Amino acid sequence: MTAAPELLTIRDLAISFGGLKAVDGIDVTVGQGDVHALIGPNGAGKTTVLNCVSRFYDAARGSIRFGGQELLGLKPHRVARLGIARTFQNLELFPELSVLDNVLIGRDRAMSAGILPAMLRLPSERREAIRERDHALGLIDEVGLGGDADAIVADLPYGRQKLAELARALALDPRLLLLDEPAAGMNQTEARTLGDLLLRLRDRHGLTILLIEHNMSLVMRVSDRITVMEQGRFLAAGTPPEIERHEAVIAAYLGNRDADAIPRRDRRRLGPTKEMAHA
Ligand SMILES: Nc1ncnc2c1ncn2[C@@H]1O[C@H](COP(=O)(O)OP(=O)(O)OP(=O)(O)O)[C@@H](O)[C@H]1O
Repeated sequence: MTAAPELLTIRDLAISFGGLKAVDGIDVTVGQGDVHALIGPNGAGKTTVLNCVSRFYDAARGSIRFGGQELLGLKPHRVARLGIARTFQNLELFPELSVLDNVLIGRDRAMSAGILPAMLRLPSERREAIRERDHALGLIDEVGLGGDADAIVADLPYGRQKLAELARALALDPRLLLLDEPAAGMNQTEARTLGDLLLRLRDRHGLTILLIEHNMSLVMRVSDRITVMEQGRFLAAGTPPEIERHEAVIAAYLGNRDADAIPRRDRRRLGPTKEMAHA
């Protein structure tokens, strides 16, 4: 159990695609204000869990409660309005628009009337639109993209596009941020900077973060708790020190080609390397 009060409680979640049990009775408990990592080898079902929380997928059974409210049965836009925002493994930005426009669109979805129509209307509404623009620029600055607000997303390197997606998710004023492999394509220095940023954003915005990530250095450094999945099933949950000593977790990673994706330094932290085993 987590020490913080529960914000997201997933119980016995299951979903199949054809004969494949992609998620097979998973429990995840995310404490309010925690950074909680969901890890596991490729194909373990991590993104599918996030897709069930976002309501992109319909679960076959189980329960997902957010702040006490059952999410299963809600439409995806209702989930967003409750304060759940996400980023995607494959970016879901408008590549032909600027960073600022992408963030404003995220913001627009968070507001009941929408700010884009407001730009065309009364002076008071225009003032509101200017406030929103300033807010969006502040978020862009906060994720480290200050100089790129007017840049077209498609022209930015992949790592900076991921930051733009993070700013857009923040524009929804979420309580819970779901991040799918935010450090993918980043080197260790960039990933470290991202880790610092995530902790800063969590503290400043009062966020809870559910993070899918293969970069174990990042996971071990920023997570309060970790849930490990393997082949759709729950494998372990605990603090980073508990997880890196967990024998079943070590076996799951080292028994899978995915172990090769774990940096040598982290493989050592998660158990003996293949080389050591053969020595
Ligand atoms: N829409 C879908 N239709 C069919 N199969 C799917 C679908 N979505 C996921 N799957 C399958 O479900 C399993 C779990 O996939 P998922 O993407 O959740 O894994 P993951 O743990 O996020 O993997 P990775 O770390 O590689 O992103 C995989 O075998 C995948 O091929």
